[in-house]
Amino acid sequence: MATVEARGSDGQGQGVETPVTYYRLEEVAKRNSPKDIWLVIHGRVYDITRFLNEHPGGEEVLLEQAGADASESFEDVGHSSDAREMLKQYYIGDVHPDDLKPESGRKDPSKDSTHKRRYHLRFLVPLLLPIRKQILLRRPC
Ligand code: HEM
Repeated sequence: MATVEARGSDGQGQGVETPVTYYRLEEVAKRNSPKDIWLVIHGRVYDITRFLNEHPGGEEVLLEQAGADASESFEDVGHSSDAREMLKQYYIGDVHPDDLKPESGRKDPSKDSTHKRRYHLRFLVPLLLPIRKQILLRRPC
């Protein structure tokens, strides 16, 4: 079910309260057919039903993402600023705060496995370098 709440600012520094509708991901997931298709991009919910057969990239890719979070695939394509501008006309609300996942840029680095791997390498590389030097020195010419 959707909840309507007032947001503190209109996003233009005017301080005007604008109502925002929050949707649970469970609700979004149900909108996954060509007759009723919603997507989540960066925490915002879009009803793209009327855009489906206008999408320059075709219907197929949108149907694959139907009812789900399409942020990653949207970014992977490298959509133009025109495409980002177009998003506004399909915006219907935000993902409910309880369902929000941290975006990749904001995630805790200590929980990131790549970060952990690099952290360990920082200690291993100085230890391994002298050993490699020894091996190279012992090699016959
Ligand atoms: C409502 C959301 C979306 C809008 C408004 C949108 C809009 C557009 C626009 C305007 C273009 C033309 C190229 C450009 O200006 O960037 C485009 C191309 C494309 N879009 Fe989307 N798009 C959306 C979602 C998606 C999603 C979720 C995918 C998933 C993979 C996708 C895949 C593509 C592909 C593959 C192309 C063709 C790129 C090419 O030919 O180089 N789009 N889209």
